[in-house]
Amino acid sequence: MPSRLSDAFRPHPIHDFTSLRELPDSYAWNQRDDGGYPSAAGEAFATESVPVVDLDDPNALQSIGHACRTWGVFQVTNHGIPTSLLDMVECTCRTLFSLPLHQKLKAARSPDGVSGYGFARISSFFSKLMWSEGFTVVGPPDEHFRQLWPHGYSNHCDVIKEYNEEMKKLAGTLMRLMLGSLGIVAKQDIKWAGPKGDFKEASAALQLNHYPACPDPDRAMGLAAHTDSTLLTILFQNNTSGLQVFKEGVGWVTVPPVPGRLVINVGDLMHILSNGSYDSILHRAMVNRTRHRLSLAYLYGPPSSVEISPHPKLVGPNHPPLYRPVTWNEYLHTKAKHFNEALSSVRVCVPLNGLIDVNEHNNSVTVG
Ligand SMILES: C=C1C[C@]23C[C@@]1(O)CC[C@H]2[C@@]12CCC[C@@](C)(C(=O)O1)[C@H]2[C@@H]3C(=O)O
Ligand SMILES: O=C(O)CCC(=O)C(=O)O
Ligand SMILES: [Fe+2]
Repeated sequence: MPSRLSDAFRPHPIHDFTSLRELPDSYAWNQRDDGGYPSAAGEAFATESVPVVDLDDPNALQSIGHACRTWGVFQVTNHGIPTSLLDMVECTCRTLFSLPLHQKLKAARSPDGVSGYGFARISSFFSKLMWSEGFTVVGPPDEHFRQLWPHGYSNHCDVIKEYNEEMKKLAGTLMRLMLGSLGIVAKQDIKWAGPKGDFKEASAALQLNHYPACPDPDRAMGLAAHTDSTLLTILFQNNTSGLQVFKEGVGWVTVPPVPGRLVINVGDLMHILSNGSYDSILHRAMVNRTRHRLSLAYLYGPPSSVEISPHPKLVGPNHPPLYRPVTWNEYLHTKAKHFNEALSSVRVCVPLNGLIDVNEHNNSVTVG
């Protein structure tokens, strides 16, 4: 195992690809470059759509449980995040990615760091490059933001801090609902949830993604198919579509951006905690010919010292624990090494019903 996350990643060539008029071969993907997931039928004819849950609905807990069991992803409305805050964070994102490349590189992610500007970390697992750039915020963004905007960085810092605070509250609510529908009561059954069951000690990373308009979108890939390593991820997308989720038996389903909705992904650690009841969702981001796209992923997990394992309430003689205990940090290292095989690598037992999780599809990925 690499001692630092960055050791597992191959350096990415820095191109200012936003100015390219044609798609270079290094950015042109074939279907098999993305792990060979079945595609066309589902994309063209998918009649199913990702469930929408109104958090003000008294039946929200049941609806979320159903969505997590059948999809591993859902959208929420009435989530309590003010539209004005979403507008401001989108504006900060747009301003950041509009900076010239040399300026963004002043806040580049360092080889042994997590925060800062850079290209998709998962690039090292693919022979082709992704049509996107990103900025990761872990902890206060001040230092990096000062490098980006020597004058006037503090407004942008305030926006990110407020967004993180609001996201943390929403993530706590979602945890209580997702676990509640498994019969787990946060404040009684999860020690690290704290006496109020508000998951105050949780950790998180904020990932800002930018997908510039692309001269040949059908052959390009914004962000290749992956599951998040998290307990859950809260995704905000601007008004350009691009997010697709993979549903067994259906194929790739687009999650169109709808104002007021946020997308909630089940992550790998939730799959482990739920002892396989909830599958983490395989997803990817496609790009657009004329419109650039922005997304913000709030990646939410346990405090660093906490080991996540199948919850005792979900383990019994007919339900052996499927995974060994793992901290988020350990799992992130495993992910950096094994990518979409990470879950299998911490599995200790094959499910008794013989079902195989979605990540098994990626057995054919060429690790580059
Ligand atoms: C906490 C984290 C989750 C993440 C790796 C990271 O350290 C920060 C970025 C996250 C992200 C976003 C894009 C997809 C992903 C697989 C990646 O390469 O970076 C996730 C990581 C993850 O969930 O494993
Ligand atoms: O841009 C998107 O819609 C997806 C982003 C994503 O999956 C991520 O940041 O983990
Ligand atoms: Fe993701």
